[in-house]
Amino acid sequence: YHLVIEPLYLNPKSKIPGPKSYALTKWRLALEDFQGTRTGTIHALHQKYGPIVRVGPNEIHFNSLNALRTIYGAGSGFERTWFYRMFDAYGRQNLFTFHSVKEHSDRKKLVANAYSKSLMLKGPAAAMVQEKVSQYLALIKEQGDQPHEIFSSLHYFSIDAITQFLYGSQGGTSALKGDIQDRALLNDIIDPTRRYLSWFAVHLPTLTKWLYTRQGLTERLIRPFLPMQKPTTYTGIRKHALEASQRFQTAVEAKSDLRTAETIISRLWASHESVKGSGRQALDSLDIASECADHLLAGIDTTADTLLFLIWALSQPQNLYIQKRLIEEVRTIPRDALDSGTPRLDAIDKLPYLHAVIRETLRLYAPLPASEPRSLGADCVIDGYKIPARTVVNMSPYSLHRNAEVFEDPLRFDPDRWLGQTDKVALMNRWFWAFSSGGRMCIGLHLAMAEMTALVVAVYRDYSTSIAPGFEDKSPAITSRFELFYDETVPEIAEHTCMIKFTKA
Ligand code: HEM
Repeated sequence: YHLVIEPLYLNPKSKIPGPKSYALTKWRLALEDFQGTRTGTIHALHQKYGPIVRVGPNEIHFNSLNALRTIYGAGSGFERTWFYRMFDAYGRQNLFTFHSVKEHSDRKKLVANAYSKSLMLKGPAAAMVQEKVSQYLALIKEQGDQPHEIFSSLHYFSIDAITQFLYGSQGGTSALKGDIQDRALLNDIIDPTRRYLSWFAVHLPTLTKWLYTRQGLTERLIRPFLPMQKPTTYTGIRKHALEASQRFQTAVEAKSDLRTAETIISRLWASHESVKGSGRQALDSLDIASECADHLLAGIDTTADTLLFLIWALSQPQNLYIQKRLIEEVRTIPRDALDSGTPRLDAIDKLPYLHAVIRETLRLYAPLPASEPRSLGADCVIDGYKIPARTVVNMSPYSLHRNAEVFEDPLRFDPDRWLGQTDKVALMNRWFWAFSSGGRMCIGLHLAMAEMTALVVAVYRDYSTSIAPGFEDKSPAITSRFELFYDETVPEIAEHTCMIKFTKA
């Protein structure tokens, strides 16, 4: 009764379309996760069953605008699920992992202003982004005529930018300038076994915790069976983040003027000091370290992977007309919009073709393409179906962005589809979801856009790009959670590597 009849016939969710094997056991979807095929399989299920599909005994996947508004609209009341707790750092929750709307909004108030668009276009953050872009150009110049591996160099760019933004002098990295230790922080990102570790952390959290906390003889005995050998993903980055936070604390306690610096850590520290002794609960040093580490992890792969696909897509022979048009646009930027050769962010904020190219990259190659699980503490109705309290509901940028009724020829890279102010463009904008939406939307959106616009403009003002010989039929591939994502129309994949030839204008 409990294993078959109730879930398949009596449960209110049994009316929702979907394959019976998925409705019976959560391990059916977990198998897709293990094989790294979850997001594509769910997309295929949507194509077969429509915009609402039951993908587990207690899990539903949606693909409609109505569901998007209901679940992810501002003030919807839906909360992030336990899935996100794997992003806790040092045992503390943070913006990414809070479930409750109240805890999340209290924390968000402390930092939201620092991520506002106006601060990204002018002032210290904008100057920092421009400086990192100049360093990126210097790296390409150093390479001369040789093909350049952009998966790594774009990660150097994104880690240097986000660490400088978060920690300033106390934790800013110098990977672009060649610092070996800072570059090594990125090593565990390219280890393919990190995907198995994510799978274990999500589906067998207690066992995973047990496996990684053993010591002595037990540790040696179980070592060969670990999903990922130590150091595991982000160990180095988390250590760097903790040390940066500790350095910051020591410096402010020694009365340095760092507390007034325009960094995220100084803002969090200011809040810690302002409530000290007031009876209200202050953030302690681990809360601050966890919050910063979370932004650091959120800000590396996302921006770097988007730029990777953008440059790769523009370098494809069939897309050279797009590159040419972008080059024409970025080379019209007047000289007085440049600071030491790098375009000022406020001067490039409104270039229509540049924005169409970035938007199309985020549509087709969203760096976080998979489901974003949420749940609500009360029953509700979505798309005409009753959804019992605490059902896990999901939507994904991958499926939203591939709806052929909204995006004509969805697998084609076509920035032109975003041009103009037609009803069609307005509809596509409503389906565009690379940064999520509502209260849990990406806080780093404007920082990411600043980094991406500045780098793309600077590169294509000075260079044109093409695929390096030997890499013509290979798509770059990026890791997101337990999956590898790549351009599915290209015959082969080159995991975490992309060779591009930069030709000076
Ligand atoms: C192209 C670049 C980026 C994309 C596409 C992106 C996308 C996203 C998405 C989809 C989410 C929601 C995830 C979910 O609910 O499962 C998110 C959340 C978040 N992102 Fe980004 N992100 C980008 C860059 C950044 C950067 C540079 C930062 C730097 C701080 C950042 C910080 C965050 C944080 C802290 C959250 C959690 C926000 C909250 O829960 O209030 N992101 N991002």
